Amino acid sequence: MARVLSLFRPQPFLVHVGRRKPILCKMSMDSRARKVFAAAVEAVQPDVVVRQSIERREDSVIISGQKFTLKHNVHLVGFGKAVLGMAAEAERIMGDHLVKGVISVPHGIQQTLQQHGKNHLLLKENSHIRVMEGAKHNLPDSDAHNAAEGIKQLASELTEKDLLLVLISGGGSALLPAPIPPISLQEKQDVTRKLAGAGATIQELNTVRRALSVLKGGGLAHCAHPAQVISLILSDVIGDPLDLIASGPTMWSEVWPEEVLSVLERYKLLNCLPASVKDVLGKPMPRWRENKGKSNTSGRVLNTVIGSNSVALKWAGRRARELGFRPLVLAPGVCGDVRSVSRLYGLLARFACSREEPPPEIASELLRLGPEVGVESWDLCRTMQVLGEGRTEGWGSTCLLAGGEPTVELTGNGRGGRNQELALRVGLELRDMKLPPNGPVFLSGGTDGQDGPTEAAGAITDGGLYEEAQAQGLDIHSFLTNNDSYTFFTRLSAGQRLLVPGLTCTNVMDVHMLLIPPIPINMR
Ligand SMILES: Nc1ncnc2c1ncn2[C@@H]1O[C@H](COP(=O)(O)OP(=O)(O)OP(=O)(O)O)[C@@H](O)[C@H]1O
Ligand SMILES: O=C(O)[C@H](O)CO
Repeated sequence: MARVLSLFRPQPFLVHVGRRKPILCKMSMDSRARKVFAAAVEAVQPDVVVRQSIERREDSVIISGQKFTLKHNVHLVGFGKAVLGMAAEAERIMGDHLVKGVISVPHGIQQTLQQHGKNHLLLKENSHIRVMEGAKHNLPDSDAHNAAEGIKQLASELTEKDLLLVLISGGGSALLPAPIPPISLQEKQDVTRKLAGAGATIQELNTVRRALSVLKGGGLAHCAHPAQVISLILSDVIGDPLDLIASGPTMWSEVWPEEVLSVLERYKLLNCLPASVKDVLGKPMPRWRENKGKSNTSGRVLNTVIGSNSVALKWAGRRARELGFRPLVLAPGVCGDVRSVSRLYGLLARFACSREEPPPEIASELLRLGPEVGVESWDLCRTMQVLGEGRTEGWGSTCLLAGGEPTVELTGNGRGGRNQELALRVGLELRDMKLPPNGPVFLSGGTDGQDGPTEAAGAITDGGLYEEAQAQGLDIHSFLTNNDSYTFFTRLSAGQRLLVPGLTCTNVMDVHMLLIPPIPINMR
């Protein structure tokens, strides 16, 4: 392992990692973890990301370095869980240049925002934007279908003098259902529900959705041609792929029926496909390109990611530094089964807290685990190198940050979510490593504020979790077997370890945080 690490030494990327002396901070690790998480969420608030991405200059705007002239020609459409707040800010910036808009947002969101006092994320009373709520339980329904029709209609009426601002965030696919005829909404819903239920990834799911939709895979940009299209995208997919976030309605993508059929075959759905779906997939080209006589639209489309997990991690790191930690970002794309992911953090904690040089088996196991959890060897080696230097040079506390979206294989029928289950499992890993008291603290939280079907975003754990649970008569393993992490954390110490930020109005996947205290002298 020493040889592997030596390949990465010295590297310029280490310069930005502060080598400051430990700052004395009286606040508990738990409170600081919560503050760092709050900073991550704050950085990707819908109004904040829109404000940062549009620079208004008299009668023009600068977006992604390009200038667009405003002539009372701005139209706005949007779909996704964070879109209401994005639209409210976009309308404030565009002023009376914004003439018309339609957005498709989750059922009940306006009332929820009002109840939470988040009025700044609501449209003004005399807004030119029509808000359409739908997609109950994140499934495309007739309300979302009507909204998609309204959006399509608006886009189709535009001319080359118009500018269409498209606001996109996670959940956008379900909020923009426009099945290609003769596929019915019900048929499309069945296919996507079966795929999701069978464990298809978001990449697989959206590959299929794109092939069955008029507006996805670039269809919306095509409808809006020849207008100038500008898409502002809040990413909830690992790697920020423009063609997959909300199924890429303004990102032209080729549909390969073979690819779509192979996804359907993988999940054993080929034999139960409705005739309409087979019919559509039997045609060689994307349907929205046929019979329209429209030329290539790509020159008139600007797609720009304005918020992502990386942005959230960056700002979390800044806050961590203010709170006395040395921030260190592992990666923004951690995925895979929560068991493997919990092992990852357990090993990293052990590596960081080992006496003297950590045993080489830890590094080897970490490198073996990398591909399973979506972390490159390069990122693991860099992280181990920095953690190693922290140990030998006595840098004080470290805040290791990562993001992504692990998965849970559901075997029980309890209440929980992937963040709470991950935190629980990491708590067990930390215990097994027999780390010193006041050792590492782990936090996992969904940036949308809701972890699975629960009121919590996640939880905070440490190596003392097991004893704490035992003392209160709670058997961690049976809660885990039943995927009942929320019930566990609710009962444990009156819910003190739960992370409950409430509705955050944004979503850039999850944030993971391992707070590593300075290693006591007697351990070295
Ligand atoms: N009891 C449970 N224990 C652990 N995980 C669960 C449980 N119930 C559901 N989940 C997991 O929660 C996930 C769905 O939760 P959530 O609604 O937070 O999803 P999401 O991916 O964040 O949605 P989106 O990003 O579209 O808002 C699924 O991955 C599912 O496996
Ligand atoms: O809407 C969707 O397709 C998912 O949230 C991924 O962006």
